[in-house]
Amino acid sequence: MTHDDTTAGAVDGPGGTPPGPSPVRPEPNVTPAAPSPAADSDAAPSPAADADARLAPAVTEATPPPAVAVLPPELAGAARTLFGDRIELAAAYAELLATDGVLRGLIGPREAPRIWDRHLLNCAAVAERIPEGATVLDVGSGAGLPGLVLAIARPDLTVTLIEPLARRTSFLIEAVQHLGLTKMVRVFRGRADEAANGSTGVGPLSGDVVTARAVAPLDRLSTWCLPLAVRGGRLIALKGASAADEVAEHAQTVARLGGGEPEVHRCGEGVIDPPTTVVEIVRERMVGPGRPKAAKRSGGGRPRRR
Ligand SMILES: C[S@@+](CC[C@H](N)C(=O)[O-])C[C@H]1O[C@@H](n2cnc3c(N)ncnc32)[C@H](O)[C@@H]1O
Repeated sequence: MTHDDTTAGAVDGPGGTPPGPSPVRPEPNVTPAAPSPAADSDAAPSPAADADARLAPAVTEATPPPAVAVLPPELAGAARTLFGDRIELAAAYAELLATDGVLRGLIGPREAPRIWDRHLLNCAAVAERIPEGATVLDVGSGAGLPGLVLAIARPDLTVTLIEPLARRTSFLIEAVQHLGLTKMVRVFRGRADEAANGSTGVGPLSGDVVTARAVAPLDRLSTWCLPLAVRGGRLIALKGASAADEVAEHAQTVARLGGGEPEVHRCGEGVIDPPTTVVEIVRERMVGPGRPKAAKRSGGGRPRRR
């Protein structure tokens, strides 16, 4: 099957690329695509592409074979607490990340032994902040973190994974199928702003909760993510030690975007060590996109020519 990697929002179906972009994918119709080395290089250069280059070390002959992500015995209790009877599904995803995810350059080979603590448990802990039955949009999912983990831990959620890079969305589509999550998880190929304004022909999308991990500083993240939240909905940004500093630095921008006072919470306390730190921002007011500045007027009152 060919895969149209150049069109943001294009969907692969059994018959090839359907006319017109339709990035929210009803997964049962998606045929797994072989990763194309040219996929991301076809896309326009973007900060996302830069991030991809940083996250995706070239797989060379020297790259060690991927390790299978065995759940370390000391983390078994936490994993059972956070995933409950979905722990086998979590294990299947961990293995997919440690094998295919590494081979396809979505996570570094050194991450494989740390998949449970640094990725799965760290992300699953955030589920405690998400209301029952919520619709969740995960911005910049990458290989599915935290969105796919939340879908595994919480079968009551409906999750959309928002990711602009083709190589990553191919992996996500296949992972969702492999894990049997096609009814509750969709993959949107495009940027957060495209998801919010519907410019790819799908949407606009919105959800009760917008999650993001390792995507951007809080001001940029709020610009991208708050428009995706319903009024009264919230952004939950997974942040590390920088959380309090980012809140102090960007609170004014957040307020200008219609967000409430950012709050810092620690998730998974008493279950994982360290707990996951999140910044939570409620979308209190609906603020539209800023108006472009009016052209300066010359003496004659006409807009000045550039
Ligand atoms: C460093 S990765 C983090 C991936 C994942 N969230 C994780 O924690 O492993 C950042 C991701 O954000 C995506 N991204 C960058 N800009 C974006 C935007 N404007 N909208 C949506 N995703 C974006 C990139 O393509 C990349 O997959």
